[in-house]
Amino acid sequence: MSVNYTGIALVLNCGSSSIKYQVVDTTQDAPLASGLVERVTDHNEGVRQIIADLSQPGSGVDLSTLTVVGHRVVQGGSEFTAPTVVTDEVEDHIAKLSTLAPLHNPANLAGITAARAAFPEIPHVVVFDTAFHATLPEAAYTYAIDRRVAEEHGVRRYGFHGTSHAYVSRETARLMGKAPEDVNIIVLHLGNGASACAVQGGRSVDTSMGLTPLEGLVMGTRSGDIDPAVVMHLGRTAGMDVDEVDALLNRQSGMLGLTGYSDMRDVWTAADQGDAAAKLGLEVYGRRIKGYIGKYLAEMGSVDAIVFTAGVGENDHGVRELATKGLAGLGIELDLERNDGRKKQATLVSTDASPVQIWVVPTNEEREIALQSVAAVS
Ligand SMILES: Nc1ncnc2c1ncn2[C@@H]1O[C@H](COP(=O)(O)OP(=O)(O)O)[C@@H](O)[C@H]1O
Ligand SMILES: CC(=O)OP(=O)(O)O
Ligand SMILES: [Mg+2]
Repeated sequence: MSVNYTGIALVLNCGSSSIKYQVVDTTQDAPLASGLVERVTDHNEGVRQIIADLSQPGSGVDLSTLTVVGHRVVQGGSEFTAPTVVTDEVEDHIAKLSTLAPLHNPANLAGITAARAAFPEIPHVVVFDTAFHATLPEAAYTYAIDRRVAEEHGVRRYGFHGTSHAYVSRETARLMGKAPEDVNIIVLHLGNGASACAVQGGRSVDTSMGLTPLEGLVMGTRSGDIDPAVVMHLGRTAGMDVDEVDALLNRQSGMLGLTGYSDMRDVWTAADQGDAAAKLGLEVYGRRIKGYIGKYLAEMGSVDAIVFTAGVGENDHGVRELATKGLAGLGIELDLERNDGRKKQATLVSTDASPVQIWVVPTNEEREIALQSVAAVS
């Protein structure tokens, strides 16, 4: 979305364990204020603290000038496919969708409740991770299970990180000097949660997360793809109930389960010291990403760019190398020198001869939410 509407938005991105926030004047490139509160246990308290800090003289913002408060909500189900002004009914609906994003929707909701109490006179808008994936073809979102069961219980793929995939793919097209309609892009959003997205002509046509943000890539604490029979097997042989398996796959798996560390910096430190589990974990992580690159290349028929983004994608040159190693035969050739180091700004990291460009493009979910929220109330 280009800047068609002007206004000032406070954006809250309440994650499972952190709150990211920005105050954005849509006419300016840089935010008026931004910050990150980590290790949040009480989101209500966290949001109140952020608002108190921003209210201090010298914070650089005047909260009385806010046009809108924008909120990230992870799961919008089939109902919400566009930015939506918050009402009590909308809040109830987001609460009902919590089973389909158990680490996220409750935190998102706590932030909304706290912010509505602080700013009752200002419109609040929710922007859903799932919305960008509303364009998924039916064949991409349908699981091969009994149709009646699937329909009755809303079992289908939704996809997440859509705000990031939308922002990053559009930004990449711009950097390539192309219209979004004219390029096919694979976005690899590798943060604590991680997902891949096939963006064909500006539209999401496939993505690796599914009914919930558990499917797909290996993540900080989530398994990503496994044989669903693992769940039954653990029920029958380990005597684990559904909630125990849920906790195992969402909170104790992924890099944490494989290596003992969920943060990629710790995993590399261990691997560099010769830790075999850490080395294997990195191989599993990279191999899974490669699998999705191949899948989306095959599905779209041709790809113009592969883009790394989010905490791991932007900062971890070793992961970018693992994920693209040996793909020269597919026209994907990383330039090791260009790739080296952390990337604070958009950087081309492929060789000049590589038919598929490889980019690192920092994501900015908060700015995208600000633009969409201001547009929604204009
Ligand atoms: N310098 C770095 N090198 C490697 N990985 C990093 C670095 N900085 C951050 N990360 C990774 O990024 C993750 C956080 O990514 P982020 O996109 O902020 O996730 P989330 O939004 O899910 O909290 C950390 O858990 C860590 O694994
Ligand atoms: C949807 C999701 O996994 O989000 P995050 O990466 O912020 O945990
Ligand atoms: Mg994130």
